[in-house]
Amino acid sequence: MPNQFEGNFTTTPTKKIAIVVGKFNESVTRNLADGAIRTLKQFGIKDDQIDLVWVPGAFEIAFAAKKLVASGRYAGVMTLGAVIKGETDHYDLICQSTTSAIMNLNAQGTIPVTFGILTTDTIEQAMQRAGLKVGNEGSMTAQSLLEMISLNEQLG
Ligand SMILES: Nc1c(NC[C@H](O)[C@H](O)[C@H](O)CO)[nH]c(=O)[nH]c1=O
Ligand SMILES: CC(=O)[C@@H](O)COP(=O)(O)O
Repeated sequence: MPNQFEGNFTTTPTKKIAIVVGKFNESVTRNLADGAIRTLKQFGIKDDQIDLVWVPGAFEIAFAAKKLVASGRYAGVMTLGAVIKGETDHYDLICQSTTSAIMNLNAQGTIPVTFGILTTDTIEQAMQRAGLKVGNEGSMTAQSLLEMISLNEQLG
């Protein structure tokens, strides 16, 4: 049988966990942050192990996440935001640049960075994914981060 590795939720990280969240569409992103914090606590993470960092919008998330990763203080960083389509191609530019920047941080860094940025056509679609009938993307992003923190520890 080959060796297998998979993250779990039994070990609590020794370092802290950071949440970077965009204030733009705050009626949505606050629900994402609440869902993420609720999930972290369900898995035994204490308040003083969580740092919540608010930035103006999705475009600023990567900058804050980069600084948090570089600080060495965190076991992992999650990113939360809500980008909602408008009349111009601004939506496409924000989505593409933000996704690419966060992916690079995740792939090039030493700790996991998970992606919880909603990219929707309407505010209703975003609200549905921030705790209504489609679930809470913040909660799912938190769970993925805990799994990746555990896997990162296993892989050394
Ligand atoms: N339209 C949305 C934005 N736009 C703002 C940018 O993210 C950025 O804060 C601004 O361009 C200043 O650098 N941000 C979102 O998070 N969601 C949007 O729908
Ligand atoms: C995603 C956005 O930046 C969007 O809210 C901007 O709206 P618009 O394209 O109508 O200026």
